[in-house]
Amino acid sequence: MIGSFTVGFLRIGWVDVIDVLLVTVLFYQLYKLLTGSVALKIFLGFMSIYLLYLVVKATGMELLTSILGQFMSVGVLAGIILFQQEIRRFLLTIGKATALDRVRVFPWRREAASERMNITPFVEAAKSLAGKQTGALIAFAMASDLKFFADSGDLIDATVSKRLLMSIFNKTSPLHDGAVIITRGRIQAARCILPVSENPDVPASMGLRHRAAIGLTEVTDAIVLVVSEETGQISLVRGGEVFRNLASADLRARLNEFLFDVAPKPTASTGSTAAEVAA
Ligand SMILES: Nc1ncnc2c1ncn2[C@@H]1O[C@H](COP(=O)(O)OP(=O)(O)OP(=O)(O)O)[C@@H](O)[C@H]1O
Repeated sequence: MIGSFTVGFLRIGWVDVIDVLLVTVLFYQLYKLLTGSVALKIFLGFMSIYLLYLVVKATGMELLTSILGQFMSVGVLAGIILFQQEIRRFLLTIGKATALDRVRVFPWRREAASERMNITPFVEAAKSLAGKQTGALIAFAMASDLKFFADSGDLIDATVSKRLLMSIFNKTSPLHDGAVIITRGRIQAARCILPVSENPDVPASMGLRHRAAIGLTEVTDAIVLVVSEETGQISLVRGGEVFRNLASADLRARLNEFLFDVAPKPTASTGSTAAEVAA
């Protein structure tokens, strides 16, 4: 084999090295995704049975091989059903990591600075809502389509304004419960139900609203703005990470960074923010 070398009795080619490297990356990503969840234990159990299957097959134990073989063929299907959420997240991670995602032109990122969605209504509404201890949950769609979640609420399709955001989250409004979804600079829907994170590392101080924000960013690349009803704190969530206690200037800087890839100015104070939950 061209470009191969020998270690003891093993002849190793470059393809084998690349193969092992890719499998290592694949397993590392799987481990990162599953760590902290009950799925990791199921996965380890499944891998142990698979290893046992390989050993009994290599040693020629036919009866055990056929029993474990049956289990393996059903196990793959069972695994797909059991790990639905994790497989979704895994494929999304791969999708996010590819250069294609960067090349793919986000409608907002493609626009010239003058045509970008105006984030001032969000910053001002968040500030006013926080001042009144009124909770809010606003999800910004990026590359992932949030239609599935938008369909769980009431479709609105309206121009963004501070007044409209304030009226939606007003505690007496029939639309205030659940999340608002922003797509291509418009309020697509309100009263939407988001997936709640099952990450055990989410601090107990965070209620369901924050868990829903974290949950959505775990399964999509959405950016979520949260105003806590209890503390009036403003947070942004991206990829499962919570940037807490943002002042208006910090919120503006982070929104510009996360939505439009605009690097925060060195003068912008982001010191008070803290990324709390690792993705
Ligand atoms: N899965 C969800 N999807 C969308 N919105 C949700 C979801 N779960 C909760 N919410 C919103 O959060 C509101 C408050 O929930 P909860 O009382 O648990 O939060 P909280 O204790 O005020 O938490 P936080 O401090 O995170 O604001 C709900 O009334 C609802 O509007």
